[in-house]
Amino acid sequence: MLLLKTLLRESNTFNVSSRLFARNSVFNKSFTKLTTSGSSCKTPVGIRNYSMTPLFKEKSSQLKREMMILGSKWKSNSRQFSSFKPLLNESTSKITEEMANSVKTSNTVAYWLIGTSGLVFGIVVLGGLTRLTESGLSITEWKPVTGSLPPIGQKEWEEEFLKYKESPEFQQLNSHINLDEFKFIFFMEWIHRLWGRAIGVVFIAPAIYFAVSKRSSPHVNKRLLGLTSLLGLQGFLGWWMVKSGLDQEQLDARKSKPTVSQYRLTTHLGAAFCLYIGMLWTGLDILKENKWMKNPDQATKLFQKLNNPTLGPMRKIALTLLAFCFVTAMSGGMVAGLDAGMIYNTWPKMGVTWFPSGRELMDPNFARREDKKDIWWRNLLENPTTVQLVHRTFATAAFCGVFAVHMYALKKKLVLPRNAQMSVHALMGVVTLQATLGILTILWVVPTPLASLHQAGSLALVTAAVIFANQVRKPRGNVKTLINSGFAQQLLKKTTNSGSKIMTEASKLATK
Ligand code: HEM
Repeated sequence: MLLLKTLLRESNTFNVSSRLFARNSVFNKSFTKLTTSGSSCKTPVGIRNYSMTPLFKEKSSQLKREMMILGSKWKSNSRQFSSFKPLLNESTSKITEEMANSVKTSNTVAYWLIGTSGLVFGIVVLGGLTRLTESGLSITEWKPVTGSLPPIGQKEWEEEFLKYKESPEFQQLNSHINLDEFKFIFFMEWIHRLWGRAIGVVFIAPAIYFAVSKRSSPHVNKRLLGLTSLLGLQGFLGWWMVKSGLDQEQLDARKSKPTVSQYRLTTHLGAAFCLYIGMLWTGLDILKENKWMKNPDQATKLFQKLNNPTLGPMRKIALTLLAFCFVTAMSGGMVAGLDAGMIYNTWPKMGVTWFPSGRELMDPNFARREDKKDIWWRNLLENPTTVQLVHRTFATAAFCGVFAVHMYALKKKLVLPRNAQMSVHALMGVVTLQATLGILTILWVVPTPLASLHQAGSLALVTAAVIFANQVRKPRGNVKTLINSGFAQQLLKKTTNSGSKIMTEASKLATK
């Protein structure tokens, strides 16, 4: 409607046409008035009696008069209307096309983005496996290009092993391993790095192609640029993390055995989650918007549903849930980074009590400042006992949060779009599975397959939360306008058709 009005204003015809619309609604109003007062008489006899009343006679002759005036005015207006209609048609389709070009992105881009997010899912799980098999510190250099090839031949392998022998990990933890065992941990890390490079190629080359060939809209291009930067940063973060486990000075400062810093591990994990969420969200957005544009009728109905004020809080809740799942996953990263799953292998209690003692949770030994002012945050982020309790707390809150939202969604079933209902059920299922996996990981003292499944579960949970938040979101302003413009042409037709109908009705009534 908005678009149509703009178009009409543009072709200097707004006055004529808006009057046409206004008259149409005057006609509709008076007709409804007459019929609704008549419809209060439910039986045929009642209707006949009603039609005999002076009120009906007065109303119907008033309507006839209105219709005659309307009919004659319509006649002259419709002549003017038909003269500008081709112009209007032309500018409608031109503007619609221009707008479509600036908004629409090909479905191929969406499939590619979702596919690449699958590769990110895979690399996160592989990264977890690399950490769990303690393979992450086996490659002691960062060679983004030349490192793509593994050592070839005995000599090169020996050289590589020699470099590893100089690392703190070999000297303090792995001095017993032989070349074959080294080859295993090397390949774990090498595949992880190669997968990262592959994601870079699979993402960046098509992104450039889609942007240049205008298969992606400027809006999507901005996101692709953001994701490309995040991908580059991710590679750097990977090396920055590994460095913290290779550098003896840093290990001394942390008073740690040769492992990577939990802060850096969580930053690397967090960036991977952001990349995954960004790719998935953008892909889902494109598919959703294209579906709407293909079927504007259905889209308009959905927009009406999404405009329901009851869904306002649901939108905020969905985003909060997503943020909460993310934070819970990051607290899990801290547990993994500190190997904090190796202690307190009981659930729901931690040991024989519900909570460890205050002294253990806020151990002054973790404070590094003289005045011990950093005792709080150091314990929250560096004390394995406290870090595990934090993860348990976040996980419990995330589970309860999803449960509450699930209940709320069931209550608001009638206003919630069907797809969103399905995704909130999925969210409930995944969070239950994820909490169960977490509990089993604790109880069975972090066996590699279970810990890896638990990590994959956290991505599955984030996926369900992204889908849910994406489905309750309102459409972007210009997408909405574009979809409405799909009606512009139909509206033009309808205007002419309803004009002729009014004329016929008016002349029929006038001759009666
Ligand atoms: C319900 C939401 C939960 C989410 C989203 C979540 C997420 C995560 C993530 C992302 C990791 C890091 C995995 C890695 O980098 O290898 C992790 C680790 C861990 N989580 Fe959870 N978790 C949840 C619930 C739980 C629960 C209920 C428990 C047990 C009480 C638990 C226990 C653990 C343990 C022990 C680890 C360390 C495993 C390792 O060392 O690899 N988690 N969690």
